[in-house]
Amino acid sequence: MKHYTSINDIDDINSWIEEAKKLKATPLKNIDLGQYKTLGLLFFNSSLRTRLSTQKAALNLGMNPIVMNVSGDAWGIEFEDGTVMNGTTAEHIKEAAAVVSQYCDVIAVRAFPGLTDKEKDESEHVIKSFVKYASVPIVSMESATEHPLQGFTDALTIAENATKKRPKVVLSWAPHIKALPHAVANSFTQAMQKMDVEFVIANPEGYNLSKEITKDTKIYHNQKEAFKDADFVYTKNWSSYDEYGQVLKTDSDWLITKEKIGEAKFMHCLPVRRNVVVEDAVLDSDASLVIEQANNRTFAAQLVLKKILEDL
Ligand SMILES: NCCC[C@H](NC(=O)CCC(=O)O)C(=O)O
Ligand SMILES: NC(=O)OP(=O)(O)O
Repeated sequence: MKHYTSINDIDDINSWIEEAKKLKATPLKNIDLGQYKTLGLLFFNSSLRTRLSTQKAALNLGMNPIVMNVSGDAWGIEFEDGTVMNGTTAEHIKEAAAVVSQYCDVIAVRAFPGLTDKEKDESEHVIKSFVKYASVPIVSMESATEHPLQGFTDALTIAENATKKRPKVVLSWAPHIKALPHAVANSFTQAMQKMDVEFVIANPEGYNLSKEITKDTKIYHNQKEAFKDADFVYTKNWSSYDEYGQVLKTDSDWLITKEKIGEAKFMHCLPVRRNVVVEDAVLDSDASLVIEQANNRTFAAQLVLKKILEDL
């Protein structure tokens, strides 16, 4: 594999899941594969899980990870072509990506959307500029519209925890005080569409994700109806897509509670705000898979890096 920037880069999700399970069982089996190879991790935004699990994955493959917080620590990078750079940016992505490519065999990038300009966010100009101007493979650690390492992690976690052949999986919007990206919900949706599950989405009116992502997935505006007979409730807040980047609703009637999810397992990518998104009783119960999900981030990243290393 050359780059990993989307769930669409997965050719066969079921075989990826089987391979990831094997890596999880023997994580150090390929410790020689990445010897003398460097993984550069560039963060334009905060992270706990992605930052640590991707480094852990690299170490399990014998790679050397080097990490940089781009925002704040590096020079401001210009992404527009032909600009007179007399503002806040000090170097162009053309130079920055070419330079970092000399230090790293693989570059991983995290860059969230601005959530003010839909067209700009959907152009994925940051991650696509790295793909264009770097001479090495690029891995997305969450871009403007996708979080494919998370999406594959979630597919793996569902496969491991399913107790029936075709479980019912609900992606439910939940409240938040801030405007959050669509990336996690988009990649989760794309991953579920590739799996043999009954997948539905629950969100309030005004919060439908992009039709390009949801396609013919059933969308409920009634959470209770959607949760009926659910095996997994995957929760995430996102800002409005139609009224782009707006927070239309902050009241607690979509809060995830123990009573609402019933027998279902609870999933969230983390970080999660307790008692805003989901009540303590869910996170503190056996129904919660969130810690297991975070553990699987290592093996999702390890599989992606392994496939890239094998094709270097
Ligand atoms: N990496 C997983 C989620 C990252 C981000 N969450 C956040 O920004 C939460 C921030 C807060 O709760 O203040 C998101 O929604 O895409
Ligand atoms: N789930 C996830 O991507 O977590 P971080 O934002 O902490 O990396």
